[in-house]
Amino acid sequence: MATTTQDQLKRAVARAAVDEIVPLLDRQTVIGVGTGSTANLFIDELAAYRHDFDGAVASSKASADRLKQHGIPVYDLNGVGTLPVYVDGADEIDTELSMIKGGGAALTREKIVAACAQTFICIADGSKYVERLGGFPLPIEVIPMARSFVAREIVKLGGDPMYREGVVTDNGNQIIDIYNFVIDDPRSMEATLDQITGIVTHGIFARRGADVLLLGRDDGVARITR
Ligand SMILES: O=C(CO)[C@H](O)[C@H](O)COP(=O)(O)O
Repeated sequence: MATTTQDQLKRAVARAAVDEIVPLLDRQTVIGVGTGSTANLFIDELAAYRHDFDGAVASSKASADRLKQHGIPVYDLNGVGTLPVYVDGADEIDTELSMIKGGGAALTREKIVAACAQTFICIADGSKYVERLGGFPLPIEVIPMARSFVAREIVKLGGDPMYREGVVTDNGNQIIDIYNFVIDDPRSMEATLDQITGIVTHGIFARRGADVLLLGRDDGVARITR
């Protein structure tokens, strides 16, 4: 039997997310849209319904550009109220639907848009589903002048920080990836990292985890709720 490629799984969950949200859309609806290869496929699938909703708030310049290329209006979050839904991928997601995000360096805007959404739908291929977060290096967005200070604080917490050279976020900041970081309790680690001066955002999404996970597997898309 032919195995399903990761790209096919991403496409399947992107389609499943569109199927899930289309019944909720009306001409006034503005939805939140994430960043990354899975989110890109979601945008492409969503384009067929662009006349059925008002527009989107994007979590990155790249996603905003892609939405606009499809003729989907993109709004500033400041001019929009609560979003009914935010759809985005993840680098890892656990059984409680806590996530590591930020592989694409868009974590800060992703966390902000997610915070404004009533429902967070995570779309992910099966490789992202883990028992415990931390196999994927945890991205942290830092104010550039604080990079070394933050790295020293991370070492105290037991992680191995690595500067993601050459990457500048949409907010003009830098990214540190934390390798070999044990995240036994995502909510507690999220709170600890929130306290470190110089960190703009880190990639643990636990307090605001996903509400729904559409997980692409060889045998189909599983719908998992919190
Ligand atoms: O957090 C993200 C970007 O900052 C993405 O959601 C995450 O990296 C997953 O990306 P992909 O869908 O390409 O695997």
